[in-house]
Amino acid sequence: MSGDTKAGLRAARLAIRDDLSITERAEKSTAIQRHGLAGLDVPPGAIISGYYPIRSEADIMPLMAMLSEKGARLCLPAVLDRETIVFRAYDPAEPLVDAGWGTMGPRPDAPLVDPDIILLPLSVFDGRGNRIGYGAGHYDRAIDRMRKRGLSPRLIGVAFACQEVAAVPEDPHDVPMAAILTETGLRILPDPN
Ligand SMILES: Nc1nc2c(c(=O)[nH]1)N(C=O)[C@@H](CNc1ccc(C(=O)N[C@@H](CCC(=O)O)C(=O)O)cc1)CN2
Ligand SMILES: Nc1ncnc2c1ncn2[C@@H]1O[C@H](COP(=O)(O)OP(=O)(O)OP(=O)(O)O)[C@@H](O)[C@H]1O
Repeated sequence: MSGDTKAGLRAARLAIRDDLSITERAEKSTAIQRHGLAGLDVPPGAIISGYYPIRSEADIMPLMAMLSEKGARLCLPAVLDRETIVFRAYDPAEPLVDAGWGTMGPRPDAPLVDPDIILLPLSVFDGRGNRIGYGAGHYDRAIDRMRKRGLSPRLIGVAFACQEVAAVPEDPHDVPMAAILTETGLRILPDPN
């Protein structure tokens, strides 16, 4: 059934997310910020990647600013080409520039960093920590490159609860998430290993 493929699930859940009203999205984003601030364990100096919201994504920019005030170092992804994103150090006091594919990020001369924690924008997720993004494989590849260098960033998905499905089809390249942050709370997932 095409509805159960990654592409079918992505289209269906993005349509549901797009249908949230501006007010609903703002209220849910505020709840996500609250749960994130209360629940995320951020060691001093840890580097956290967030994202500048596009389309109908949850807005976590205020959460990032609050985490920065608590001592986190921030970064944002930038699209280099069809296959590659990198993470640029982000100072909330600095203006953002075009970072590709409709996103905003730090200036190209900002230092490249390896995040300890990645807040991942999701299209679809399941209760086992499997995820679907926009289908470009940008995060999949960036995470894979880090793991090949011996790094294992903590992956925390960010989504609205209406984006959850019973099961996301698993591909060999998929790395499961450690937790999922929605307006209903921060759900820590069991380690699959
Ligand atoms: N806010 C945000 N920033 C992000 C991502 C994201 O999902 N959300 N990324 C996640 O990887 C990376 C950028 N990759 C992206 C991949 C696809 C699309 C997108 O909107 N795709 C359209 C088609 C785009 C086109 O061809 O014009 C689509 O899916 O319909 C956006 C960003 C890094 N930054
Ligand atoms: N580690 C990897 N190395 C090379 N190609 C990859 C890797 N991970 C994913 N891809 C490719 O990227 C494409 C998109 O993968 P997938 O459908 O899992 O996207 P997604 O989870 O929506 O993407 P994203 O990681 O950007 O959120 C696929 O063609 C897949 O083969």
